[in-house]
Amino acid sequence: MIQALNLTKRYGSHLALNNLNLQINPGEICCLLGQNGAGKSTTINLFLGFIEPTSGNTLINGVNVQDHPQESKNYLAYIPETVMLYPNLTGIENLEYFSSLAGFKYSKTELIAFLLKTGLQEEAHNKRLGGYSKGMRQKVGIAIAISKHAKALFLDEPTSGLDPKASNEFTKIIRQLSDSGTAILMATHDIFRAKQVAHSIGILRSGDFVSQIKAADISANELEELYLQTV
Ligand SMILES: Nc1ncnc2c1ncn2[C@@H]1O[C@H](COP(=O)(O)OP(=O)(O)OP(=O)(O)O)[C@@H](O)[C@H]1O
Repeated sequence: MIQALNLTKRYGSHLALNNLNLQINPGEICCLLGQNGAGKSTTINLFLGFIEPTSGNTLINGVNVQDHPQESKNYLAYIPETVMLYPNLTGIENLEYFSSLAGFKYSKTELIAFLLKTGLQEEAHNKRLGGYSKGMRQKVGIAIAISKHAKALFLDEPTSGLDPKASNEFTKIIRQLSDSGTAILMATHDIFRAKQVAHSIGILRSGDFVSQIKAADISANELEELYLQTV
């Protein structure tokens, strides 16, 4: 489970995030929409423990990130806009390395199975990551999340720069991950993908969480209209 409790972040006099309360249950995907500077990355960075809140807390799987930063990291995985792994290692070597950092030791067959689950074609497994496309690198990122049995997954604009087919594949994999019980928070500018993948959608405006909607209750066109009226 992912929880934000009265979460506020100020940079000097600038209020980047204002008293956010949010709960994402196991198996749920929440997409965060908002204009540039609305506070989406700030929210994710607070969950990851990259920055300290001015007040309030973030919890991952019931563990307070601010009080137990190391323990909270055992339960989460993060896929940034650009997945930065080791370019000189192959896909399978990256997966082996990062899953071992999380305390898991897998056989080659198991590592291959994780990569295949994400749709990364077998001929790429033993090629260096430096030659991968963005979509392929993200698949390795997802395989790492699966191999860590992450309870919470954070994604920051994961589909920006992906072609429509890769973006579609990506959202299907994310949905499969949520079906297996992962709680997912995804910041995005892609209203169409948000509607397609999310269970709930939140809109941030200048640090204020102004709307939260069930994705099933709204069409993509209505969501776009609401977004434009809100921001
Ligand atoms: N280290 C920092 N110091 C000062 N202000 C910051 C810092 N990081 C972010 N901000 C400010 O906090 C606000 C929220 O930024 P944030 O990066 O969370 O927005 P965002 O919604 O992720 O935007 P984008 O869509 O452009 O990624 C912005 O006004 C930004 O300028």
